[in-house]
Amino acid sequence: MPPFLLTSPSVSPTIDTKSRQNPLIFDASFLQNETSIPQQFVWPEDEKPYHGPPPPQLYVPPIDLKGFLSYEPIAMSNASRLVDLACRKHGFFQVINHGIDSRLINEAHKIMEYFFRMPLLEKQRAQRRAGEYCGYASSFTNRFSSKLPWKETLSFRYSADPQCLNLVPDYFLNVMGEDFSHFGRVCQEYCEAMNKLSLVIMELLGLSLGISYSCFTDFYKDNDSIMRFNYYPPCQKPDQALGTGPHCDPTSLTILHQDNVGGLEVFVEDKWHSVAPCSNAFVINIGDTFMALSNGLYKSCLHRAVVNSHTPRKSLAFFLSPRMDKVICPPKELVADDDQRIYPDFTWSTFLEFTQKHYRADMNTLEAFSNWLRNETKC
Ligand SMILES: C=C1C[C@]23C[C@H]1CC[C@H]2[C@]1(C)CCC[C@@](C)(C(=O)O)[C@H]1[C@@H]3C(=O)O
Ligand SMILES: O=C(O)CCC(=O)C(=O)O
Ligand SMILES: [Fe+2]
Repeated sequence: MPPFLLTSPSVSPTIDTKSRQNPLIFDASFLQNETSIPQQFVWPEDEKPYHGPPPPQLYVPPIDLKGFLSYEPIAMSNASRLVDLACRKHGFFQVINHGIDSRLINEAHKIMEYFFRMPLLEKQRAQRRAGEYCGYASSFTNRFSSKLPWKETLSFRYSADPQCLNLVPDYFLNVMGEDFSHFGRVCQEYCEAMNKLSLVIMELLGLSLGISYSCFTDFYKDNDSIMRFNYYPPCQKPDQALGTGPHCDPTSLTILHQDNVGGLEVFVEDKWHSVAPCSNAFVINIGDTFMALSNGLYKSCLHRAVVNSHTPRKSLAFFLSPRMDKVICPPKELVADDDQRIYPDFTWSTFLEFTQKHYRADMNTLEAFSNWLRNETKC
C-alpha cells in the first residue's frame, strides 16, 4: 500500500479562503505551452504520476449487453457472473453493444470540443460558483489552493423525474443564451441515453448480487444525476501534474466515455494500471454510494487521470445518483443482521453537500463522511 493511502482522513472546509482571496487563472490556451507550471499544479512526490515504462493495462471485462437486453438467459447469467467478479475486486467493467447510437456519442464529443475551445471569457458565462456542483470550472483555482487538477470541466444536473424534462436545455439557455439551444438539446439527449443505460446496469447489478432485478432500478428510476465534460489540455510537465487526482467517485455509478487519447488509471493490487480507450465501449465504475448500498460488497476503487504534453484529452462522465432524499440503506438480503452494517444510513443530498462544503473528494471520502455523520448524529 503506498504511503498516501495510509493518511487518516480529516474533515476540513472544501473551499479554502486562500484560493478565493488570490485566485490563480487557469487559461489553458496559454498554460498548455508553458515549460514551467505554477507550483499549485505540482502534486506531492507520493502522488505524482509514474513516468517510467507505461503502466500495465487493467483487464476491465467487456460485458456484451446484446443478449442481456433481449433477456437471453445464458447471456444474462454470463454477464452477471463477470460483473460480480469485477465489482467484488475493483468495481470497474466495460459495456459493449449497449444500444447507444454512436452518432449521439460523437455529437456530444463535438459540442464538448466546441465549448472548451471557446475563449476563457465566453466559457466563464457558465462559471461554477463556490459550493455549487454545476457550471464551468477552469481547474479549481478559486476552490482549492494546492494539488490543482490540470483540467477544465463543465458540469450540469440531469433529473429523470418526468417533471424535469427540460432541465438541461433550460440550464444552457439560462447561462449561455439562445445560441446554445442545440448544445442543450444534445446534452439532454445524451443524459437520457445515460439514464436508460444506467437502469439496465442496475438490473444487471441486482442480478449479480443475487437479489431481484428491479430492486435497484426502482431505487434509481427518479435519479438526480450529474453530467460532466472533462477537458484535459496538454501539459509540458506531465510528470508533475494530474488531470484528476486519486479519488473514488462519491456518486453511485459512473458511465465514462473517453476519446482515443488515454489517461485513465486505476489502482489495483498496489499499483496503477491504465484503462485503454475503446470508442464503442463505456467504462463503468461503482461509486461510494453504491458501495454503501451493497453493504460494502461491491467496491468503489481509487482512480485518477494523467495528462500528456502533446494531445488534449476529453471524457464524458455521467454520475448516477439517487433522488436527493432517498435513504441509502442496503436491501435486507445483503445484511444478515444489523451488526453487519458497514456504513450508516444517509441521503445523497447530505453526502453531496459534504463533498462540496466540507471535504475534497479523495480516496477516503466515504470513510470520512461516515465518521462525520456518526459524530453529527451523536450530539
Ligand atoms: C459529487 C461529485 C464531486 C466530484 C464531482 C461529482 C462526482 C465526482 C467528484 C470528483 C470528480 C472526484 C475527484 C475530485 C473532484 C474535486 C474533481 O477533481 O473533480 C470531484 C468532484 C467535485 O467535487 O467537483
Ligand atoms: O477523465 C477520466 O478518465 C476520469 C475522470 C474521473 O475520474 C472523474 O471525472 O471522476
Ligand atoms: Fe472519477
